[in-house]
Parts: sequence; structure tokens; C-alpha cells
Amino acid sequence: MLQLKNVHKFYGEGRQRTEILHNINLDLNEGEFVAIVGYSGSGKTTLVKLLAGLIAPDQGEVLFKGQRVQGPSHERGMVFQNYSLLPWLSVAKNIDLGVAQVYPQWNKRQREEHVMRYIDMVNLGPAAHKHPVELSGGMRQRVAVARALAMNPEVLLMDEPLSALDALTRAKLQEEILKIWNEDRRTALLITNDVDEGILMADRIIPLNPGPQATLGPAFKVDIERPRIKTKLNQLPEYKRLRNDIIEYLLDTGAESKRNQKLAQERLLPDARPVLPRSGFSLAFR
Ligand SMILES: Nc1ncnc2c1ncn2[C@@H]1O[C@H](COP(=O)(O)OP(=O)(O)OP(=O)(O)O)[C@@H](O)[C@H]1O
Repeated sequence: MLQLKNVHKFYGEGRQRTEILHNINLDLNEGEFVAIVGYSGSGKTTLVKLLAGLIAPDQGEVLFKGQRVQGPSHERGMVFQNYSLLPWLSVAKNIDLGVAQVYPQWNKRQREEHVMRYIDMVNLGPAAHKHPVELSGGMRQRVAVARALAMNPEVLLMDEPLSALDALTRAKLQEEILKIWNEDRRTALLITNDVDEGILMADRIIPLNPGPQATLGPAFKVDIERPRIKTKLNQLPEYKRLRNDIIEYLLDTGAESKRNQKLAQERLLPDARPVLPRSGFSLAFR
């Protein structure tokens, strides 16, 4: 359905030019829910922007159903970390904006009915005519999810949509997104820094190794039956095993990346001699 083929992405110019993503290959199959987990700053947002067509790769290809992605499209709906709602429009109007783009042939009443269906789906009926400023963070994120879904995308791309929320709201929204996803099993990609969230929601979890030059790690298959109940998951031995495996992998690659950075620093400063600070606990370079 959606593919990254030998993708490399750089940021910056001249000596500042840095390879953020290195030779990324990813296949999202139809109806599959994939989670990408990784350290902050490793390039997760860059990866999802490539899939959405918001930025282009420097090398390699992004393919949607075999066709090269040329730019953003409503076929690939995106939910951002920061909601990105228009503050001067009500909840309903924020959602309607996208719906009108996708269904220009619909009249106002048809659009209203459609918009209200998605507002109800995320339990925001009473807030339909409120403005974003009047909503809590969790409610805003619900609007962002409803807006993306109302445009009926074939693929739903979510960039840490829940990371700014408190634990309770986060758990509730995880449940809602899963319920909605379960109704028609649309292809979905979730970027998260939370391994538990990945196991709760995804069919496969793929770590993004620390950058620069981040690569994708091996896919961890989540073979836990759905529906998955958050409170019951952590009693399952297969959940514990999988969680441990993923966390161990992330810690190992994190430690390796730190070692490599230190080596690179030593190579950049060959005459740097370690200077022991007074405490004697850590090394500093001059
Ligand atoms: N437009 C840009 N120009 C230059 N550098 C950028 C740009 N966008 C991101 N970067 C850099 O690329 C790296 C990866 O950024 P990205 O936002 O993709 O990481 P991330 O894994 O999503 O981080 P987080 O989890 O903190 O949101 C970072 O070092 C960031 O500073």
C-alpha cells in the first residue's frame, strides 16, 4: 500500500549537511497497523512526513500503491503531534474544511451529517460548536483524529498523536482510535515513543535506530489477539516477553549510538586528551 524504498534524507547545507535517515525500506501492507518506536530526535517525524508527501527523499522512492508520491494527498491522512487546528473555526468547521475538499460534490447538509458522524465517533457531540481554545488537549486531539478520519483516507499516518496527553486521557484515546480502526481496518502507521502503546495498538513494531543516519531495526510482530485490553495485557507472558525484547533492543542500539558518537568525537578531535574533572567520575574533552 505504502512503501519507502532505499530512502535517504538529508537536512542542512554544505558542512552542516547531515544524513538523518539512511537507506530506509518500509512496506505498509493494506489493513495493517504498524508502529514506529524510537528515541527523540532520531527522525521519526521526518519519516512520517516522507510517507505523507510533505517532504521528498534525497535518494530513493516513496510509493503509494506502486505510484511515486509527488506531494500530500487526502488519501494519506495525517494526525500531527500538535493538533494543528484552525483556532478561528469551530470543531465542526475544522472538520468540514477537509470534508469539503474531498467531497466537493456534496451539499451542506450531506457534509454536516458526515461531519457529525465523526464528531460523535470521538465522543465530542456536545463540543461540536466550540472553538479549539475552549477545548482540553485531549479534546483537541480527538478533533484532529476525527478530521483525519472524516476525509476517508486509505492510510492514516499518526505522528505521536497522544504524547502530549496525560496518562488517563491517553489511554482513553488509544481505546477510541483502536475501536474506530477495528471497524474498517484501514492501513495505519503510528509514530510513538511508548513501547506499551505500540504493543497495544499495532500488528508490527519497528524501531527506528538512533540518528544521525538512522536506520530501521527489525520488525517485532505483535501476535496478541485483538481486542487487546490495556489492563489485561501486562498479565500475558507473551506481552512481557515482547516488551522486554523491544526495550532491550532500544537500549542496546541507544548505547551503541552513544559509543559511536564518542568515537566520532575523538576522531574529530584527535589531540583531545581526557581531562579528569575534580570529582573523577566522568571524562571531559578539551
Ligand atoms: N527542517 C529541518 N531542518 C534541519 N534539521 C531538521 C529539520 N527537521 C528536523 N531536523 C533535524 O532532524 C533530526 C530528526 O528530527 P525529527 O523531528 O524527524 O525527529 P523525531 O524522532 O521526530 O524527534 P521527536 O521524537 O523529538 O519529535 C533532528 O536532529 C532535527 O533537529
